[in-house]
Amino acid sequence: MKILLTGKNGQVGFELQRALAPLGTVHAVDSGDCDLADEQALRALIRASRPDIIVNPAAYTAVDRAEDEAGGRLSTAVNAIAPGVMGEEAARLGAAVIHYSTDYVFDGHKTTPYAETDPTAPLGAYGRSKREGERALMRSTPRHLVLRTSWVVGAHGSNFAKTMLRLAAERDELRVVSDQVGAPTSAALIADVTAHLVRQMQRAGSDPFPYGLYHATAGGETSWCDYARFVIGYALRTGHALRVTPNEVHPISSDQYPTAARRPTNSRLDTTLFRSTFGFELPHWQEGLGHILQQILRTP
Ligand SMILES: NC(=O)C1=CN([C@@H]2O[C@H](COP(=O)(O)OP(=O)(O)OC[C@H]3O[C@@H](n4cnc5c(N)ncnc54)[C@H](OP(=O)(O)O)[C@@H]3O)[C@@H](O)[C@H]2O)C=CC1
Ligand SMILES: Cc1cn([C@H]2C[C@H](O)[C@@H](COP(=O)(O)OP(=O)(O)O[C@H]3O[C@@H](C)C(=O)[C@@H](O)[C@H]3O)O2)c(=O)[nH]c1=O
Ligand SMILES: [Mg+2]
Repeated sequence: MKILLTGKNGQVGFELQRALAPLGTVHAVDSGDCDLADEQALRALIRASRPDIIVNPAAYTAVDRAEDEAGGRLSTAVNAIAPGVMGEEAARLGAAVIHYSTDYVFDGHKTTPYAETDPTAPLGAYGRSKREGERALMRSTPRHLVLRTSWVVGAHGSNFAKTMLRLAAERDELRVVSDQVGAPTSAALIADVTAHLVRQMQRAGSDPFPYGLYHATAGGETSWCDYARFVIGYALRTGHALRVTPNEVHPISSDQYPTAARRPTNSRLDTTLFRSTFGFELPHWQEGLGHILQQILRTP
């Protein structure tokens, strides 16, 4: 089995290199090997590589920068257009595509967790580009798996937990929004879920496989503020010096933290369909986080 993996140095891509290695020959690329904004280069890569499965965690993930002109162009090319190109090329080869999307395709106005059937209504350019990418891939080939996840955190790459640890070492107090709720999801969990799906695909062979769009996040929920407190509390308990204690992380409303892109207040995704279809348990968000924080805090 040949697997083409994009974004190998991103949070999820890095973990996928490890998780996919036992399942076949992995051809892992980064933006230096192939710029996904270059459609012809992307087509050439796939035609030369001839994969059985394309796994695509590469994305333009700078949510605020996506609002300006250059960021908007890039997020459109990488997030909205490239997934459709992958789908077209995969269809020609008889390959499948596993792709990732986000809670930011929703506006967050719903009061309960979002199901796959709920209408999307992104608040910003990043969310719009991700929604277009889902659609382009789903139109281009029936052999797609789109996994919508949220608040990704890994030891490798940048994320909110690392930002909080850095700020808590520099400042005397932090102000963090408490009216946006979701589930921090570890990059390793997403990679493990993906490997499990690839194995199920391999086992299915030419039998039908439940391709489609699924919500896959860690269990439980929290706000960015309580998440920051958890991260800082963990670091202090394990003997790391910070200037801020969890009590000095002050809850604020989204209005008090203006950003170029608005974020959904409700980022919760309902994972019932994913769990019942694939028989995979999704552990509570705090479970994956301890291990990641240990790794982050070990690195000077
Ligand atoms: N981060 C999060 O909180 C969330 C992420 N997601 C989705 O999950 C997936 C994985 O995200 P995550 O691992 O956090 O993302 P990262 O930002 O950590 O990594 C993205 C990777 O994409 C690559 N990339 C960006 N632009 C290009 C380009 N033009 N050509 C080739 N490669 C490019 C980057 O490579 P390079 O560094 O070389 O530019 C980088 O390695 C994405 O689809 C994202 O939308 C969903 C929900 C939450
Ligand atoms: C740094 C900081 C952020 N915040 C707020 C801003 C924002 O509402 C929230 C999270 O901040 P970030 O900018 O780190 O998170 P953001 O980049 O919006 O994270 C998102 O990334 C994309 C790729 C996704 O797909 C989403 O699932 C989600 O993980 O915290 C504070 O309130 N105080 C602070 O000091
Ligand atoms: Mg960010």
